[in-house]
Amino acid sequence: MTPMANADIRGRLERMRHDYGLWLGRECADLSAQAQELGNPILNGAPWEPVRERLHRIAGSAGTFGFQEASEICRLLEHRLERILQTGASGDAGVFLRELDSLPALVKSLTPERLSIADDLLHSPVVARSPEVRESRQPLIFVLDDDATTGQPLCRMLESFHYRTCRFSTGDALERACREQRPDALILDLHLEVEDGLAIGEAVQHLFDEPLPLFVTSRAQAFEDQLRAVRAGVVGIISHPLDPIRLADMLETHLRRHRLPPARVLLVDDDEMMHTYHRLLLEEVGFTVMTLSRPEEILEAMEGFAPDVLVLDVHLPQCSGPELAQIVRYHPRWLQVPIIYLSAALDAGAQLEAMTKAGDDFLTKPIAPEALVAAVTARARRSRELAAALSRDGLTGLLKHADIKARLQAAIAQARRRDASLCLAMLDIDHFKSVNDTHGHLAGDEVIRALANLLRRRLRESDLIGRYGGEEFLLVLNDCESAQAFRVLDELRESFAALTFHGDDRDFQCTLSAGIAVMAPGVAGSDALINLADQNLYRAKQAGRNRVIGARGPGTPR
Ligand SMILES: Nc1nc2c(ncn2[C@@H]2O[C@H](COP(=O)(O)OP(=O)(O)OP(=O)(O)O)[C@@H](O)[C@H]2O)c(=O)[nH]1
Repeated sequence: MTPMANADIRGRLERMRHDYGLWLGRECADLSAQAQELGNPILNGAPWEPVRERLHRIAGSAGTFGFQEASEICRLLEHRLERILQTGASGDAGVFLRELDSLPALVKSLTPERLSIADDLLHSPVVARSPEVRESRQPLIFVLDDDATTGQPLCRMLESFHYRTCRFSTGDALERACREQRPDALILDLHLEVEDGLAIGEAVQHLFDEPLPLFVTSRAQAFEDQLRAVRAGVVGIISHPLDPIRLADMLETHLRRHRLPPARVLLVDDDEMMHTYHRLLLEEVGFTVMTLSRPEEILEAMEGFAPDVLVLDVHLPQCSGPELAQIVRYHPRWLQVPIIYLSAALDAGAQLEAMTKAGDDFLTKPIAPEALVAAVTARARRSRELAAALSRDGLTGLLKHADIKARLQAAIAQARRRDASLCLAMLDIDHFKSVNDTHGHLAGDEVIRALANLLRRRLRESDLIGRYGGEEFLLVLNDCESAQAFRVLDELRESFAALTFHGDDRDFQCTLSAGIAVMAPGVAGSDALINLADQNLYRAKQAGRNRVIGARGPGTPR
């Protein structure tokens, strides 16, 4: 978000607080007049329920805007009224009416407390803002490992995942290099021969204003080592023997976090003033926020907005927050979206009930802005990490079948909205059964992984790559015309054919075939596009394999 946009949001937040103060004065005067009109006795039933609701609303919202005392007074009045309504204690009714009568004057006399936490937050957002411009270069990873037998394979592995690497054997050499150039991440061996890897990592961190993502490699998983790692600010531990997929996942999670689009938060609250205020707070620190005041629109909103976090008011018209949460949880697609309740209820029982129904967190209004932002940030991060972990295929780290299909659907919808081009390609390794039969299943796995790495390296970050089946891959090429898609696929085909694999007894090579489909007005949806790509792949196989067919018409036979 630009400084201008932040200033704009800050201004709007200030105006909201000011407007809330004006509204509060009017609301209290109105409320008092309504109560005097109803007069004594206070009887349980319809006429007094709106008064209780209005008190409840002020109690829940005033603190958020800096009128803490007004919130507390109204909460007391609300509880007093509830008691009178339940017990019919007419003696208390007179006191209650007198207190309500003096409420407008009392509120007028209160100076709004400044929201000191909110102001701090507004001037130094707690969430690091993403760099606006995505770096297109390959990320640079510094590795500190004095043992070539572990350091070198690690670097090779990283390079196969399109990272650039530099290995150092001593802390001095690493520090010199860091003074010249900031890497994108640092991987340290926890058990260097003579030096303390973690201490070096901490020392190097001091060279940079913004901390580097710090990883360590370790042969053992001792608790003490992990505790030291946590205290040194390490973001991930990579254990030997190295698992390339886990390594790539870990790096991608941390290095790409800044490049991900902002996390999406859906706020459901019938109080427009409250949800606007919370929306502005969250937008100010970089979230994309959608607000909803009608619970019955929740599923439609989830579908269209696909939130990373759902924030629900507990008291909603028509149904309660926990009921709404349970409706959301009926749908497997939204099972992993964290749900945070926001409520003015101080009742521990209601909170427990809400949490046992469905929900992950309960925040009580008025909530300090930094607490709201921290809770939403933590939940959004976990939600994304979980979604990424669940959607990745174990062998290749690519998107799984269902996920690439879902992402294709979204990509098609977006391309249509933007009037952009899109191509789909289906790839299949030729005679793969005989690769397994001749060289063994492990060698076969290596081939699949190599193709996955090649695709990751060669395609743009905006493209999507999925493992569609065993040795079948689906590529979604965004903003790509048919001729360009053909060129890219044919280059991939050539690069793959040039790779040499090592079997038990001898080296071998593989080829692939591909079918392309172009999004066009006649091709209705994702299934039709997949079928078209599949038909073209079949034609490529029929025509002798090791070729690309589609888009441009029949491919160039080889
Ligand atoms: N090593 C390994 N093999 C797999 C994996 N998934 C699927 N396969 C194998 O891939 C082979 C696919 O064979 P087929 O579908 O008959 O096709 P093909 O031999 O590739 O022949 P064409 O596609 O006609 O060129 C089967 O033998 C599967 O067992 C995997 O994860 N690892």
